[in-house]
Order: sequence, then C-alpha cells, then structure tokens
Amino acid sequence: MIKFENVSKIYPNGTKGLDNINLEIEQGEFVAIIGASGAGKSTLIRAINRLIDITEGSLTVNDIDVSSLKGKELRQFRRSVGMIFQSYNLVPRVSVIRNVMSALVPEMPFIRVLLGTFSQEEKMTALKSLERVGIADKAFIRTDQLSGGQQQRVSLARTLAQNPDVLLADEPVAALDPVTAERVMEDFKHINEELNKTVLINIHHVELALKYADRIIAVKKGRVIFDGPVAECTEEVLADIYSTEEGVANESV
Ligand SMILES: Nc1ncnc2c1ncn2[C@@H]1O[C@H](COP(=O)(O)OP(=O)(O)OP(=O)(O)O)[C@@H](O)[C@H]1O
Repeated sequence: MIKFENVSKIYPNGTKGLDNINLEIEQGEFVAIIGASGAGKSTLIRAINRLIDITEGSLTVNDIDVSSLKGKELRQFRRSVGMIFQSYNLVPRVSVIRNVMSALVPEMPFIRVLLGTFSQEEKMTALKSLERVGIADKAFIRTDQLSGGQQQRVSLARTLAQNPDVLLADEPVAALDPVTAERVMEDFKHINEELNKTVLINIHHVELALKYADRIIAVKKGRVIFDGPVAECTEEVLADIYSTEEGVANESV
C-alpha cells in the first residue's frame, strides 16, 4: 500500500507543490492522476520514489518510510517502484534487448549495457518482458530505429523486467499519437490486471484516464480535490478540476 499522511512539499523558492495530501492506494489499483498544468501531479508521483523529497508528513510504500531511505536501501526501493518517463530514457544506439537487460543488473555500468555479455537467464527474462508488451520481435533491433510508441513499450518492458510492485508513469503517452497512446495504455492495463501491479499514471488526456484507470485522483493547487471511481468523475467534477479563476482552462476536457 502507498500511504500519504498529511504530506506537503514546499519547493526551495516557496512554491507549494503539495498541500496536505492524504491518500491510500492498495496493491493492484490502477490510478490516474489528473489536473491542470502546475496542479502538482508530477510532484505527487515523484514523491513516491523519492525523486523529490517531501517537506512535511509521512509517505510510506508497503510500510517503508520513503523519506528515511538512503544509499543502497533507496536504490533497492526504486527497483520495487519502477518509473516510466515521457522521454523513455533508453540508450538509443544499442539493441532493444540490451536496454531491457540493463534493468536486471542494479547499477550496471554504461559500458556493460553497450558491450557486456548477459546470461541466458537474463536474456529470457528480458524477452518475456518484451513479449508482455507485444514487441519481442523487435528485441534485436537498434532502439533508435523504433517508433516513439515502440520505444515507450521498450521502456515499459525494461521497468517490468526489474519486477516492481508499483509502476509510476509520468505522462507516458504525452508524446504519442492517439492510436499509439491507446496501445500503450492497454499495455499498462494488461500489466495491472494480469500481474496485479499497482499502476499510477499522471496524465493530461482525461478521456484516456477515464477509459483505462479504475480510480481517479484529481489535484489542484497541490491539493486532492477529487478521489473516487471513474464512474463518479462526472462532467461537473471535471469542470471543477480544470476551472480557473478566469473560467475553464483551454487545455481541459
Ligand atoms: N523544482 C521546482 N522548483 C520550484 N517550483 C516547482 C518545481 N517543480 C515544480 N514546481 C512548482 O510546483 C507546482 C506543481 O508542479 P508539478 O510539476 O507537480 O505540476 P504538474 O501538475 O505535474 O504540471 P504539468 O502538468 O504542467 O507537468 C507548480 O506550481 C510548479 O511550478
């Protein structure tokens, strides 16, 4: 379980990124975090694997106090809470399978990703992860020869290969065309349902959030202003989420 208790984040310049967040997310949930630009979505998701430090409150993942982790413990923890970024973060000039295998060896030196040898078992694990997202046939192709959607699926396979309990994704489909974005969301859904991984996606596309997630958490000015099942996230709720003092923001629903 991921548990936020009275969590706030104040950035060094005084901006309040999170303002007294209280949340409980059970293992196996598929949660979409929505909200206007600057609402605090990235801050919330990045706090979970300590890419940012919270300034108040308590944040635990499976009873581990995230704020207290250091060094090796933190690195180990990050293997159980995988992160997928909008920009894929892959090594472009090596094969797809090498990118995936790099997740299997903690702190693998870059040179081993490029040139190193991998065991048969490592290869099989990587291939299984690629199969899970439907691109095992691309395993031996250079990563930079794949489309954006395929690269995002490699990134997903790489994270899966480290066998995390939780998958965090920060705008994973923002750079993709609508059809490819749906395909990647379907991959997340299968992984969530078949492997019981918790999935937390921070996403601008409300229609994708409503289609694939089970639970919606909406943030505004660092606060949770809606938390409930998709069915309860009505037009009125959405209008409130994206409303500004001047009216409904253009980028909204
Ligand atoms: N490193 C930082 N230093 C200072 N303020 C920051 C920093 N990162 C984010 N903020 C501020 O914290 C608030 C929340 O930002 P955050 O990036 O979490 O929002 P978001 O909902 O993810 O936005 P977007 O959808 O545009 O990515 C914003 O006011 C932002 O300007």
